[in-house]
Amino acid sequence: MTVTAGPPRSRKPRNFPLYRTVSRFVRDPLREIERISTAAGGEIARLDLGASHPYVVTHPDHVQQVLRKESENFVRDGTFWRPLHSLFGDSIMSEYAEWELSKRILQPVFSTRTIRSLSDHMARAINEAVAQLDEPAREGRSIEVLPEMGRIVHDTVIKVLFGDKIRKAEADRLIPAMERLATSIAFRFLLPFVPRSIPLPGDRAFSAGLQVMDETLYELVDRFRYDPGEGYDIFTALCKARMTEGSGLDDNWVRDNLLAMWATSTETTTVALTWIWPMLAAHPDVTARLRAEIEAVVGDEAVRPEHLHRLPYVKQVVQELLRLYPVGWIFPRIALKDTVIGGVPVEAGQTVLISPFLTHRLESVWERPLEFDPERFTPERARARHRYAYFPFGGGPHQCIGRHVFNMEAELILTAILSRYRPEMAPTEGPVQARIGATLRPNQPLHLLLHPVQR
Ligand code: HEM
Repeated sequence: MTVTAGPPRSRKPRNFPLYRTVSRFVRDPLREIERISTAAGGEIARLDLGASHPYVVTHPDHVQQVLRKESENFVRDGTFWRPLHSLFGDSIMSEYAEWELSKRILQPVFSTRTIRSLSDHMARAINEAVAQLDEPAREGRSIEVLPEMGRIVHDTVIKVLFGDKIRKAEADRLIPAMERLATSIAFRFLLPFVPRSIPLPGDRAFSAGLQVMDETLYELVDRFRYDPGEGYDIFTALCKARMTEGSGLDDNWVRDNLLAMWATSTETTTVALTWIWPMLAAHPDVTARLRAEIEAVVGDEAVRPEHLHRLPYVKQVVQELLRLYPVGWIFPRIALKDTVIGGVPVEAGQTVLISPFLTHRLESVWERPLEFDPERFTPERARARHRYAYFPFGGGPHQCIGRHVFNMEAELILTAILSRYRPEMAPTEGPVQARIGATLRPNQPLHLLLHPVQR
């Protein structure tokens, strides 16, 4: 006779009363959440924030359940999505029918065919933008990393994704406004249940940033509404759809999607490329191997897309960078129906927090998780891994639409810089740590001295 154990007994999640350590949480929220995730060791944790009790889900099987297998049950809605909804409205960064419509219209701009056809254009834009570093390099002046990476990324994205339709004066307003939004949103992001009537640090900067963003974006909508021109860029896709799809799509819809695409295509890439330099400075062996590969494949030529498939180590370095610093570090979901994750009942209406930052640092999933080691991404080792052990671009229906653009752009930029210069990092004020905002920016300005490569 066989005895079956019956359905698994439901378990309670481990509870972490964060309100009791509120000062520690406010001082260094990222470290506190990381501490909790490490203590839970891949099991489901529940944060007790007093007014809210979100689940933290980190195990790759559980992440897969939320993002992929039960994606229809776990949606981008609820309190934790509120700060982002106030920015992006009913755009591709929303949910339900509004998301589906925006996705259908923007997807063709990111198809493999379109991206391939734009790749030479992208490489030219990057080589031009990187060449502007020659002047500080020649003069022995150091550069500040984040603004310079931002300049290269903006020049590239405006030309390639926005069809060169944003004028310099407009970019000069959009860039600082976006920066204000990305940093000032931090408290609303962490404490989304605090009503708007209670002021939080960053609120005024956020409103000011949003106002500039709105003025500039509506000006752009005005200019291109009925005459978006031809091409495979974001303006053409959005404005043509507005003309052909009927009354559902108005100026606000175009504005929401322009803002969503501007934010996702610039802030993420700029911040990721900023993290590369402290990583390389701390790992001279990795830098030496990168340089040798780039020297052998690219030499003194301008980097071209055809070079990339012969630069496997450049790819590995970028992948490992996004393991330690997945700039889209947390994304919430709300359950529409009761379900069970890893034996823990999750009731309808509850929030589930998914964080590549936490999963990528789990000891049960990664050996020596805090060490920067691009060898983890040899094709064999990457293939052997759980699909959701590594997910800097999310997964399921909302998986990042720009991941191929990012990979190509980041690999081209890193290669272009290292083929021209030997960067030397200036001393920092204590350890460089990640600071929470819309993305994960470094906690201090970083400076590089660029020594021109002598051949
Ligand atoms: C370091 C670079 C990037 C990272 C780490 C990143 C990360 C992510 C993540 C985690 C998501 C999923 C969000 C969710 O499931 O709620 C996402 C979605 C998205 N990303 Fe990215 N992203 C990056 C670069 C880009 C770029 C360059 C673009 C555009 C050119 C872009 C456009 C988008 C869009 C439009 C979505 C929403 C897709 C949807 O919901 O259907 N991202 N990204």
